[in-house]
Amino acid sequence: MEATLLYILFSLSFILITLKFYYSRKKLPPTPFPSLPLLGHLHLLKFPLHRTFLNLSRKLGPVFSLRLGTRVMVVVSSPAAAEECFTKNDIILANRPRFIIGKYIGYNYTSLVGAPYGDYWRSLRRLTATEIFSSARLNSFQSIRHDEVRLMLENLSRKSGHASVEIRQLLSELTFNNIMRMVAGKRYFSVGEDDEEAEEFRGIIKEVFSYGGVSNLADFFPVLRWFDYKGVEKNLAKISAKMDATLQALIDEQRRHSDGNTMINHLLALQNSDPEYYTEEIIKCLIVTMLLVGTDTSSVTVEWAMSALLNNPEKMKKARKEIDRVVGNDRLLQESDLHNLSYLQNIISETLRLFPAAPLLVPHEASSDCKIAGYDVPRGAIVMVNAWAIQRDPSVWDDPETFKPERFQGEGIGAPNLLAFGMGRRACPGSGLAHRVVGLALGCLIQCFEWERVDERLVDLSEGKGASMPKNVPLEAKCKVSDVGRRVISV
Ligand code: HEM
Repeated sequence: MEATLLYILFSLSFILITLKFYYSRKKLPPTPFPSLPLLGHLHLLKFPLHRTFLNLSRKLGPVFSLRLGTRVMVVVSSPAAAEECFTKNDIILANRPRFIIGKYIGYNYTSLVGAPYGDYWRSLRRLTATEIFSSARLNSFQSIRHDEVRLMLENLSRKSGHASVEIRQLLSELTFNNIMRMVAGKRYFSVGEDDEEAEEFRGIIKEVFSYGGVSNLADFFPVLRWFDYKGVEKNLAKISAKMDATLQALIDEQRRHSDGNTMINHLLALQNSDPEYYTEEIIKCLIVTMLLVGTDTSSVTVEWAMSALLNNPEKMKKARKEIDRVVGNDRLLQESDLHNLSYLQNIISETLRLFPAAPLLVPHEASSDCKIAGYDVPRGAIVMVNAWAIQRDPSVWDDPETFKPERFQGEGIGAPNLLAFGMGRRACPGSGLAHRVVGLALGCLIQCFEWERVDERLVDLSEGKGASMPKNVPLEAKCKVSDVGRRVISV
């Protein structure tokens, strides 16, 4: 045991001396003082990270670096430096760090989110652009979204009129069922009835979510992996095996019903023509990616938007007026109306500006040495872009802390100066789907219900823990079915 400990200390010292020698010859971005032996700046990583990074950037400047164990992290917090990352350095920074979770949950770094930049990732991006995210494919799944939103409204109408309602669970069910129906043609949350298989699947996904974020020390101290510190890998391997078996069962079931319009069926048809490329692994990995990145991101965005609107009732009123004018008062808002609802779109842009569901985007990794804002960024550095801070930067945004959808007037869907979906090659491929789901759900909630805060106090807008920046306190509000709502949903 003593010999192992000596060996570990020797290896770490060697790595640190090599790093020190290397960096002394480079103009690295400024770094906080002090950096603790071995730990470096790990002790500074307090949640929420985007706020910690903003405070550090106020002292150190818009590009600074941290040493986290054996790794270097560069944090970018200005619009100009972020643009440099995704234009001049876009290819170099299109890589992802290999965190342990990617091995077990991302099928050995083959998921669309975690795969290294290269031919494999490019072909996956192309495949998903046509088979999942194209307008034609999204249109073909439109009835699912309408159906799920209608079910959410009916469910909410049964709760309305009570002292207060919570919408977080309903929104999670909406986005989860929407993806599950697109993927496999079945709902996993239902109103009233529930089954064991769905319960088990939800449990697995919840476990997987709990391992997200920067929570694993061994990612920064690879030596800890030699003895599986805290048994993280053993646990992840167990979860991964359970998840894999469940996903395989979904695929097998779809194989028996090969005539449906589901993502699995489309991928299985491709597998028939090219089994070498469209392996079961790729299909399972795509399913789990869709569920992990395509559900919470959209549901938290609707919850933030509703919270901001409850604190700004005149803006809620303005949105309802627009909906009544465009949609009329005898039918439910549909996806095809979204293009004509510019104020609703502005509300979504403003929500994504103030409350981006990926406040630090997804970590990037430099595949070779590069320069950002004149500083040397070494190969292998993790690069984080603080979109949350950039979107509140007073040098770019007028009155940045205020919720003002009007600032996006005339910019249409997906305002160009927002970073919430990232930029460049690794930007979010699901933004089109997200806009449809968020727009439809939010628009229908405004159309069909009268909303009010529980009391005069403003809705709390602090952010809680979690990869997708959920609200710290779930939104509670009073709601009553509106006149239009009574006409268009079965109450
Ligand atoms: C409001 C909702 C959403 C937000 C704010 C969001 C934001 C983001 C961001 C910031 C990134 C990383 C960009 C970067 O690396 O710099 C990302 C990546 C990604 N998103 Fe989204 N996203 C949302 C919804 C969705 C949905 C609905 C899906 C699919 C069902 C999706 C699929 C993905 C995938 C697959 C990636 C990885 C892309 C790659 O690495 O090549 N996202 N998203």
